Amino acid sequence: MTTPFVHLNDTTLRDGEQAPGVAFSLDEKIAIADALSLAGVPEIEAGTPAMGEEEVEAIRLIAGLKLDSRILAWCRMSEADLQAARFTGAGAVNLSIPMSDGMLAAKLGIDRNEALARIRRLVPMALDSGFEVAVGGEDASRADLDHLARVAETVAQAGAFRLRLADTVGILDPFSTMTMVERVVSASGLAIEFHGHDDLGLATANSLAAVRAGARHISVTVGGIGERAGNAALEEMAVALQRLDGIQTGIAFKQLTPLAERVARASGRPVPAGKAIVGSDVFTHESGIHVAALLKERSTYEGLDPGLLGRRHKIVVGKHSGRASLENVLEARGHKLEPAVVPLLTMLVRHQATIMKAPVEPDDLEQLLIEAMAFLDLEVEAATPPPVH
Ligand SMILES: CC(=O)SCCNC(=O)CCNC(=O)[C@H](O)C(C)(C)COP(=O)(O)OP(=O)(O)OC[C@H]1O[C@@H](n2cnc3c(N)ncnc32)[C@H](O)[C@@H]1OP(=O)(O)O
Ligand SMILES: O=C(O)CCC(=O)C(=O)O
Repeated sequence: MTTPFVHLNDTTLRDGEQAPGVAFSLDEKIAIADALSLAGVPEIEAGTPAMGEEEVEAIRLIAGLKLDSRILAWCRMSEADLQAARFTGAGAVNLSIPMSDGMLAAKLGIDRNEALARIRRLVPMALDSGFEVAVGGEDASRADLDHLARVAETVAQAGAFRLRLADTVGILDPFSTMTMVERVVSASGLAIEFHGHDDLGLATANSLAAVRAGARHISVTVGGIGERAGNAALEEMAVALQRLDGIQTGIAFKQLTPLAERVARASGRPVPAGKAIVGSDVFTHESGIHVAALLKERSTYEGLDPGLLGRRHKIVVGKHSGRASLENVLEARGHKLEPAVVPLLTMLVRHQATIMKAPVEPDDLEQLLIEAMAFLDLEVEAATPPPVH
């Protein structure tokens, strides 16, 4: 049996850059594309040629790197956008057209039949220009399911290799995502991509549901940056697919943290400390109950092995520390922790952590121990040194 594989299409350089205020320079775009490819991302949506010469040049330079990843240019389903894409050197285009009646009417003043006619006209035109062609179904989550099924048939007949179902305004949950994707997958043999938005904090969950419903391509961005609340995060999808469903994506997990930091610098959006997979604190433990158990058996409070990400777990002392935690740090520094001093030392630690709004560093903990012992008129004792082998 072959190992199941899901193809991640990274759109950090297109939808990621649509996040308010994010604007990558040419050098940053190239460096991010290079880093994405190094991380094993099979497809990079590199930009929107219709934006003008600079964007075309950025995509052209990225395509010129001859990376292992497919380089795709995002276009509206229009001749003008396709014409701009011809100057990029990208091997693939995504031609986007709304799927919902509301968006077809309000934005373009057309109906479903005209949308199908545009697909029949533009896809072969793009194929004739030598592109691999994918179709972007904008606002699929508010579209009629019968229409989506007809679009999928039309897209397949026109010769495109994939249809993207976009939850453009982020209104799906995992159940409604499955209903939509299952319907379209069963209507055609076409490869389906799901493109989630995180307005309800469900982009990754919805993308996982899409995979369970048969989508084999998922749009992601590094750190989940993107329009409004952003997209499904590359790092979350890659790790969750493997951890939960045993699905491979070809992503080198150890590249994910440096990649997130690179994109954070270029976007001006620092990685939040608690951001899943790549945040600085997601393998750090402070709570006394957790640390006491972890010191006996890691699996008690460790759901994901940090070594997979090239990281290590860390224990810090802070407001929520208990005896085992203090003892662990102090014994490593050669001190024996007297039971009589634990209540006062714990109180001092809580006080300092609250004032400093930060963990208590080992040097400071040692100092607090000395103060507590002096207050209690006790002598600081050295721990029994570990046996020498
Ligand atoms: C859901 C998404 O993420 S869609 C992708 C969003 N990405 C972007 O907007 C990229 C950045 N955009 C830009 O730089 C500019 O908007 C450009 C260069 C693309 C277009 O700029 P302008 O020509 O000045 O148009 P403007 O931005 O005012 O309006 C967008 C136009 O695209 C049209 N349009 C929108 N979607 C489509 C579509 N799928 N197919 C064809 N035309 C479309 C709109 O109807 C509107 O046309 P109009 O000017 O005739 O009303
Ligand atoms: O039509 C597409 O390619 C999807 C565009 C997009 O980013 C979205 O709808 O959220």
